[in-house]
Amino acid sequence: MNPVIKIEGLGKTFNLRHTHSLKETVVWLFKGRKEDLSKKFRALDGVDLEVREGETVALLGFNGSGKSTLLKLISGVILPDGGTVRTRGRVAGLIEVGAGFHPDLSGRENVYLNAAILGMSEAEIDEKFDEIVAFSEIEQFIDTEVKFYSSGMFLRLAFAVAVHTQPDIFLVDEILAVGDEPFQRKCLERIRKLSDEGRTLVVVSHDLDMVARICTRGVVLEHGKVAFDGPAPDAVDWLRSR
Ligand SMILES: Nc1ncnc2c1ncn2[C@@H]1O[C@H](COP(=O)(O)OP(=O)(O)OP(=O)(O)O)[C@@H](O)[C@H]1O
Repeated sequence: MNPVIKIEGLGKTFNLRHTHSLKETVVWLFKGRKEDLSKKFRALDGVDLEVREGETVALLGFNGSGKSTLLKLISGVILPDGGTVRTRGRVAGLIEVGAGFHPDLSGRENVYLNAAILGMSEAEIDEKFDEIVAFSEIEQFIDTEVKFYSSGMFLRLAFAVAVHTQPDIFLVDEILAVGDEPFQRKCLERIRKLSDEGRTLVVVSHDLDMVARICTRGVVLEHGKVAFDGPAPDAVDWLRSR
């Protein structure tokens, strides 16, 4: 089967310091702007990864290992400074709660905005609108501006929109954690349904037991590199033994 995500030599460096004292800047100017003033951090360093259609992949690793950065690069919200990411089909997911939502618009308007960003036509959204709102269970607040939403309400609406776009590749970051337990269970059931339908999943989580249940493959990142790639239970054991 052809890969739906193909990542080659992927690298991402962040600037860790953006502000400098006047003294630092003057010294730097007098020294002829030789070295780079800002400190750099290599969050991803030469990652190669292929994900095939229908695979369920957990991205695992300790804090700061580069999981969220990799997910953001796959979704296209940030760009790499080296290497390539290619995806096939509609990509949707939950990476940052509230991303793609406008605070001054109501929940209803944001459903249209967010679903359009994720590639749905107006007619498709009209058709799915009631289902999306029913899934989110926030009918009562659908005409309230989302700046008044709690993080859980944001998550509910964002998750509901994302799953109803029928994505080919569904990306989920840790953020499910802000939902209450019944809603988390509902999301997990929905994620499992997407996987049963043969859609591709990439999930970032520290809940190792949960990912071992929903994912078949585990990719462990360490200092921005792939350190382990294999069956999810083995990846979990490998990480726990570190
Ligand atoms: N926008 C940014 N600017 C500067 N540094 C960043 C930025 N985004 C990420 N980083 C750094 O890159 C590294 C990897 O971050 P990332 O969020 O990908 O890690 P993670 O594996 O998802 O961690 P966690 O488990 O804590 O969520 C971290 O050291 C982080 O500080």
